[in-house]
Amino acid sequence: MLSGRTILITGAGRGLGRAIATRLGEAGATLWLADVRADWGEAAVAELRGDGVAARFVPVDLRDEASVDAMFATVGPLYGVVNNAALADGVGGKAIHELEVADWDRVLAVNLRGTFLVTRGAARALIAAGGGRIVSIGSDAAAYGSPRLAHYIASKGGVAALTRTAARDLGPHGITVNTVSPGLTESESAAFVPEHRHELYRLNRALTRPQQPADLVGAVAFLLGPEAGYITGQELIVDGGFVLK
Ligand SMILES: NC(=O)C1=CN([C@@H]2O[C@H](COP(=O)(O)OP(=O)(O)OC[C@H]3O[C@@H](n4cnc5c(N)ncnc54)[C@H](O)[C@@H]3O)[C@@H](O)[C@H]2O)C=CC1
Ligand SMILES: Cc1ncc2c(c1O)C(=O)OC2
Repeated sequence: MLSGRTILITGAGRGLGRAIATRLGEAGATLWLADVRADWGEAAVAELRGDGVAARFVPVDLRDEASVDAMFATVGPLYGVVNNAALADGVGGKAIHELEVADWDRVLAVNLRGTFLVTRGAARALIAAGGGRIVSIGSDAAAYGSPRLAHYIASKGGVAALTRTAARDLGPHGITVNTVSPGLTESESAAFVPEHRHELYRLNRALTRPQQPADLVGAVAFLLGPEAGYITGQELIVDGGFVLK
């Protein structure tokens, strides 16, 4: 379904990005796994290559404009980019009246500014290629308005809004831009989420089993695939029916 397509995934060293890489590799895509953690990224690439996937690692720090631009220079022509990297662990715990500007800046620098930098680089690469796809990973927490996560939620609401304006800017160039927003998932970063938030999801999902990384990947593959070429500017929530809208 994606053979001959080169797709870059940020934050692909572990968690949801790693699961997305597995799914896109199964679909035959050629992959670039980008991460600030070279150890995680290289290990993921080694596993994928062991399964016969054409995968390579490229280092990037989304907080650094020059690093993002260098990443795009390294990888060359692309068909798709998945904006997955974000600070998702250790971000909770403070209500807005307790939040420090340093907390806000640390999270926004990666999750929103970094997503802008990667989306801008992706746009330049995909315009040069004559078209392509961008998928950004949001969070259902933005629509729900989860407490004690103001900076994280503002960043993810910003990602969904950035998707809408980028879709309009890039539509004339044959590029679609969409957001896929997972719910609380049993990935490595979930260990940092307080038990009461897991309980909230357990009790309020339409589907009653906990979300796994593999539950997200089909939606991402679909939006990158041949049947989604007329879908753009949208947010698709994949959370087992916790947020319904
Ligand atoms: N796990 C969950 O329950 C949920 C996750 N999400 C979103 O899904 C995405 C993936 O989340 P997880 O896999 O849980 O996160 P994670 O923390 O397990 O993985 C994130 C990856 O991004 C990388 N990264 C962090 N800062 C970076 C930087 N400055 N430059 C480059 N790479 C950087 C990390 O090294 C890591 O490999 C994020 O956008 C997150 O906000 C959304 C809803 C729920
Ligand atoms: C820390 C934290 N708590 C709850 C949630 C998330 C999160 O990152 C998320 O992305 O969706 C729900």
